[in-house]
Amino acid sequence: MKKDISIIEVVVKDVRFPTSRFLDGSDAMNPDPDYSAAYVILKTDHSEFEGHGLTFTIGRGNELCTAAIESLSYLIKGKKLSDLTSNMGAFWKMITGDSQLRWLGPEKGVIHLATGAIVNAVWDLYAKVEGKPLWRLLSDMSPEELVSCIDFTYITDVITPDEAIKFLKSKAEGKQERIDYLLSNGYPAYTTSAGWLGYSDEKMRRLCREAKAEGFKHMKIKVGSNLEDDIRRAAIIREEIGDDLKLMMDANQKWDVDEAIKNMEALKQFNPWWIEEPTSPDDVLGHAKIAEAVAPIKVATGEHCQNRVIFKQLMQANAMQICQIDSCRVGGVNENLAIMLMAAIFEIPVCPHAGGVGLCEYVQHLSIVDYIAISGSLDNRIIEYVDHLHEHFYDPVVIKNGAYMPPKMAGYSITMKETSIKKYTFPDGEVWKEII
Ligand SMILES: C[C@H](O)[C@@H](O)[C@@H](O)[C@H](O)C(=O)O
Ligand SMILES: [Mg+2]
Repeated sequence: MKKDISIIEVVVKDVRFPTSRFLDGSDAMNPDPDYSAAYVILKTDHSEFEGHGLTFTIGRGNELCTAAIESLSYLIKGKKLSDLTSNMGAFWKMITGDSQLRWLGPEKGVIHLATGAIVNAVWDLYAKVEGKPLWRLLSDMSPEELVSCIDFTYITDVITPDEAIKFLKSKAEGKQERIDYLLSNGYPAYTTSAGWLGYSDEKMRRLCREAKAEGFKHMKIKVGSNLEDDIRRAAIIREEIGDDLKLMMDANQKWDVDEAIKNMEALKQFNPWWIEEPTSPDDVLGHAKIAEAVAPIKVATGEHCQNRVIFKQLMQANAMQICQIDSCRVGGVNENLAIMLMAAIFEIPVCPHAGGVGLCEYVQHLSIVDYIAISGSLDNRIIEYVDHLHEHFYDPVVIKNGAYMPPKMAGYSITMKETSIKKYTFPDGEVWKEII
């Protein structure tokens, strides 16, 4: 570490964007999301370095997440960064192990979303101090160093630290070629921008054409409204994208298990590649039943999966064929490393959940690390992309030809512009004052 800096203050902001006005982001379960960030800034005794992090919510829940971040902040206030980064696994265990706050989870729900924001902010600070984008910081680590960032508690029945080191070593060959490949070609993306449930058929058609022209080869639509509408919308999209492009469907937890099986029987004529969140995210055996019934259509899930333990079970039960990590639902970078490692062991492709606000900025780093250092593969792997709210970040994602170009700036690409934070702070920012 170049500088030994200390975290002297933790500033928390409630930032919300009124996306529900245009039904951006709408789905069968969430008809009116206001994409929001429970945002945290770690101020240090070197004012040129700040760690930024956020956790994503869709509106009112932001007040709970900001409060939970405040509650956790005592665990890092006054700490030297090097004391945290010298053993990232222990740091993560410390954040998730507070004996009184842990009662709220453990490792799930609001307290875990807050953990994601804090953990990610520390990684952002670490990467900024090292002068590297986060993906580079992680990719430059040896297998031993990478493994030391992971808390293996509750997952050693699938993989132990020693086995993980061995596995990562087996992927070391070709690392530089993979980095070079990504720097020239980027990491493949798919778009959800055309398929929000609240959009009219005309808007969907127009956005489909635009996405195709921009080079996207995969598109996702929302289903789960009523079956007739789902069929009509799927037919429109298929007509627009033709048979060569892949189509994915997302039910956002709307169906019961048997209902999902029945509805997919009706929707399989559109040749979906995957059905996402067909039922409750907690129903491991339900997902397994659906997966068996709808094969060869794959079951994708993860954006509401609480932690590495449930991911592990979904994998063990053949309940998930596509692993959708989320950068903040679980406890940030460390836990996502654990999940990506397990996915690689089970040979399940990781296709992260993104969109929202800042999720694209975040997850590109994780998928890039997955390719460079963990799974070593791009097969059937794509990152979600949604074209909203990128203008609020200093280091917004760069999409070329339907692919994410690796970020170059130091950090985790999540630093929001001060002007945006101010304008969209709830309820006193200019934008909200006008609305309220
Ligand atoms: C409310 C949100 O927009 C969700 O619909 C969204 O995250 C979605 O599940 C997705 O996969 O992009
Ligand atoms: Mg989804």
